[in-house]
Amino acid sequence: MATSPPESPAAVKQRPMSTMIRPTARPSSRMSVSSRNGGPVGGTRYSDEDGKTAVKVAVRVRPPLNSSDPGYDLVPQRFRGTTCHVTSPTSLTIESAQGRKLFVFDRVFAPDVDQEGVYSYLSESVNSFMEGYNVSILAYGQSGAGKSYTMGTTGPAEQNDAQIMGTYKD
Ligand SMILES: Nc1ncnc2c1ncn2[C@@H]1O[C@H](COP(=O)(O)OP(=O)(O)OP(=O)(O)O)[C@@H](O)[C@H]1O
Repeated sequence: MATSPPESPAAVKQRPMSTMIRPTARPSSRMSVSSRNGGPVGGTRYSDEDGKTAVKVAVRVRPPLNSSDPGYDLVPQRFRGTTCHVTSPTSLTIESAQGRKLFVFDRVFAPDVDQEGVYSYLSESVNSFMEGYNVSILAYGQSGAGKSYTMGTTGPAEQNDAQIMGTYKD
């Protein structure tokens, strides 16, 4: 039996720009610039300010683990001398024996950014979802990187709150 497709949300007059414009090519914001001699690193031009895209990549840099912390043994030996530095709200550098590399993303959250800080970046997407648009928020990373913590499903007691990531509040 044929059925008609569901109607668009009645309350919404205009589709948010972020869901309309698709990038035609992979933006260079995902590229890195390396510097083997510890000299100045270059930059790229793309960031949140440059325009709206349908897909955004944000990186949350978690506080470093001490060797006595649970999960430290999951960090591969070859990465233990590698450090990560947040250099701006849209970039970070990775320093290792191989040199220094700069990575630029749509947003980078430094270790001192809390759940509320992360949520404030996501709230526009959550609001679009509440208006009836298709929205996916994915947490990606190696084991122990903080996916569950960031999504509000594990971690300290205050995360077991009805306002996890602010969704209930809004
Ligand atoms: N930003 C953070 N600040 C403080 N602690 C954090 C942060 N992110 C993660 N942690 C802590 O690090 C540990 C591992 O985090 P979490 O369980 O979220 O990792 P995960 O990526 O979900 O791992 P897995 O894929 O193995 O499930 C937890 O004890 C968590 O509380």
